[in-house]
Amino acid sequence: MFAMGSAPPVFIGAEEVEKHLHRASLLLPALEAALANFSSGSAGGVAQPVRTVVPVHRHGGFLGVMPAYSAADDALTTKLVTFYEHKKDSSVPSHQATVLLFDPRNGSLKAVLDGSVITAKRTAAVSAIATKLLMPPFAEVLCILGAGVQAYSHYDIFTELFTFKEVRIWNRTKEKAVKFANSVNGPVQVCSSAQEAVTGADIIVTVTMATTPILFGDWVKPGAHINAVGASRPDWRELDDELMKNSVLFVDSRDAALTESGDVILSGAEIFAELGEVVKGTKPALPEKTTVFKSLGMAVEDAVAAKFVYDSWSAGN
Ligand SMILES: NC(=O)C1=CN([C@@H]2O[C@H](COP(=O)(O)OP(=O)(O)OC[C@H]3O[C@@H](n4cnc5c(N)ncnc54)[C@H](O)[C@@H]3O)[C@@H](O)[C@H]2O)C=CC1
Ligand SMILES: O=C(O)C1=NCCCC1
Repeated sequence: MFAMGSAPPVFIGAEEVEKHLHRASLLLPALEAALANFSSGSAGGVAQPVRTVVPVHRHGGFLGVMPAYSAADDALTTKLVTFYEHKKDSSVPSHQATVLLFDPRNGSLKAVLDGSVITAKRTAAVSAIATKLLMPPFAEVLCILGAGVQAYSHYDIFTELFTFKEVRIWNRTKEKAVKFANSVNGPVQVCSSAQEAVTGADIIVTVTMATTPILFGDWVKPGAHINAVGASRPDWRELDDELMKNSVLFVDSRDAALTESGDVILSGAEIFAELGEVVKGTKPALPEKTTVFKSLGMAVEDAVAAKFVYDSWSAGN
């Protein structure tokens, strides 16, 4: 099955990935470089098509295929990710992922890695990069809408990198928000409504499976920064039109946002810049304005994260 002379691929499961990537912040330098390279066109050496998403109509799910090559990292991967809107079995996570890592010199498969930990951590790390650049000065209140996997990874890196006077959480089912507040290492205020959670917040993270708006421009403090992480289908929303139109809009990928993001497509909001352009300094950050970073997730982020884990694993760290 494997070419003569090439070793069989290794399997790096979730526990091992977690061990090598115990803090999402370990990825920050590689992700910043990858975002800048992605937004530099062919000169940046990133090859990454907009992902293919196959709907699994009968079961309310989707399969995403996310290939990328980053020349700067010499990393060649594809992630396969499933996400299910209506979970039939709540013991199964809504998102499950696997990353295949290839040897770019000859195409041999080197490793199969659990992709769920990578997805959680690289997404939160990219939101942290956006926040560092776009948040208002003296941000004191963090608000997280949603209490699933991404809520935990965002909480971890945000409280590692920034100092808050108050962290608030809201979830559609309050029990999950209470569980979140009781599980994390630090005080968290559980809010009974999204509006209560958002009012006066300086930084807002939306990490829900909502398909209609849960965050309204009317509630948002002028100058706040929003990381909009959910709603990755062209007919799904987390943010209302008012917020989308009255904020300065940053995206990870223009092509992806105009293909996949209901918040962008249906609101008709104008994209101001890709995050990579701000990292490079070719577009300003405008932290004094109300800013939205619409994150859809990019394959190159998985490529650099998988390479990081594989290199650490190979070095026996
Ligand atoms: N931008 C990116 O790179 C990535 C984005 N995502 C997206 O982030 C979001 C969160 O992902 P996970 O935390 O892994 O999911 P999860 O299933 O672990 O958590 C989702 C949360 O949303 C809540 N929820 C479900 N339906 C809702 C609704 N209709 N209205 C309001 N809340 C609702 C659930 O109670 C749960 O707390 C999803 O939309 C996911 O697709 C996930 C991975 C990467
Ligand atoms: O980037 C990812 O990985 C995902 N993005 C949107 C939803 C599915 C997973």
